[in-house]
Amino acid sequence: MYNLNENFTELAAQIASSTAIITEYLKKNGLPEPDFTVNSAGGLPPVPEVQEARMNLIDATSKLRHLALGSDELLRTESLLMHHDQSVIDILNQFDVWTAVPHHGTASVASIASKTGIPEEKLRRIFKHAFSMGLFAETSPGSWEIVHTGSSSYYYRNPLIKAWIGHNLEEVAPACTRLPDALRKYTDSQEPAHCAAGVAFFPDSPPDATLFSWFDIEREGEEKGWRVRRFGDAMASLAETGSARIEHVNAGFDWDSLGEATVVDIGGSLGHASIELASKHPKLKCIIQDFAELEPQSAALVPTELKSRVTFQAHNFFEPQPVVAEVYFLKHVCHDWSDKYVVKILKQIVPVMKTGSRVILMEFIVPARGAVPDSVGRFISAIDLQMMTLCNSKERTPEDWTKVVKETDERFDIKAFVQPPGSAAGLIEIVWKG
Ligand SMILES: C[S@@+](CC[C@H](N)C(=O)[O-])C[C@H]1O[C@@H](n2cnc3c(N)ncnc32)[C@H](O)[C@@H]1O
Repeated sequence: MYNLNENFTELAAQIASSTAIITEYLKKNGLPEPDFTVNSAGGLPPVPEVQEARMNLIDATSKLRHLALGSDELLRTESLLMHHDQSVIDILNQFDVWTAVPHHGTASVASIASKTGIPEEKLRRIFKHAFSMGLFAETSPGSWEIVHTGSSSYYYRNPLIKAWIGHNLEEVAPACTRLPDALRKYTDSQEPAHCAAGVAFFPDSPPDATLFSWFDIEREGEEKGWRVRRFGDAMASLAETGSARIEHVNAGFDWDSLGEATVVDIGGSLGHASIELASKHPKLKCIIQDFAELEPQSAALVPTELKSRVTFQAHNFFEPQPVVAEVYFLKHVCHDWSDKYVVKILKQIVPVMKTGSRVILMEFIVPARGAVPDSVGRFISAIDLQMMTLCNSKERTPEDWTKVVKETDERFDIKAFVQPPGSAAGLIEIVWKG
């Protein structure tokens, strides 16, 4: 958290000490220091001492930058830079500049212009701003021979990033510009259409229309369902990274204690959670439930050896749950909905619950302010605003979760809130008392 009295010297000292912890660890373990080149490691080692120092470093450097900009400059500078930073990333993504430059080679700006269709003079100006963000570089200043930096080459390591950027910059960003209008017009409504995305994209729809129903509308000149599929890829991309890595699902609950059991992965998208659970816990069978459009992508993702234990079922979670299972798992589903609708989703499961069966939610559990490093707090507050913007929903504290679960049915007993180490999301174990 910002401490009003923190000053330049203290922040600089925090930066020096955190950097020293990291560089000493790297030296001791014979690892190279990160730099901006394409061959540099994509991240620092995932060991607690390094990650703690890294968080402190991120927090202190952003505060020191704030002070270095100065309070007379901060708002003027940020309100100019933010949207151009965003628009440059959007262009690099939409025009596939990522692959117009070979991963480990060079490309002239003229060749990139001809591959992408961006006029060369405009492309040079876009690149100048991209260079200032550490995305792409010239082999030497003024050569206009372009190479990748580590960050601009990320597409080659994780092509799904294109979907994550596309969803955020083509859908969320334009919706964000309408958030003030949504706040004025709909104040504290709980209806999904009464959000910024509703104002921006589906203003004449009924109040219960959602971003997902808008994704699915057939539009002239567009391939049906492409936005649903891109959203699926964006979620899969998130599941491959750091604190959102899907492996964290294993640490939040003793899955092997279930023995032979069925897990229904409600709103499971392509099924990365089911794949992870089935591959680490051989006695589990997983059924992914989501929109039918996702079935082919999901089938392509499930490894052959897991096909007998990981299956896909088209199911609308506002309709009665058709499967009797030991666990109903909902990962980042409830945060898409206001309380009124979370209650509706969970009520669909009640008729198939048996004594001892469980609902397990994997969701952000909003911590008390100041309880986590600033950068983690910022990530959670950004996701909370993402929910407000796209779905008129929210991220919840433990108290908020307890309230919505108990409102669904008093026979649900919240047994545990577990925050796996290094994971942004926690697991909430809810047992049916019967
Ligand atoms: C935020 S995503 C989470 C996906 C996945 N569980 C994860 O953690 O990556 C929400 C999911 O809910 C699905 N969804 C939305 N409305 C639905 C509905 N009415 N019935 C079934 N699935 C739905 C979406 O297609 C999407 O895959």
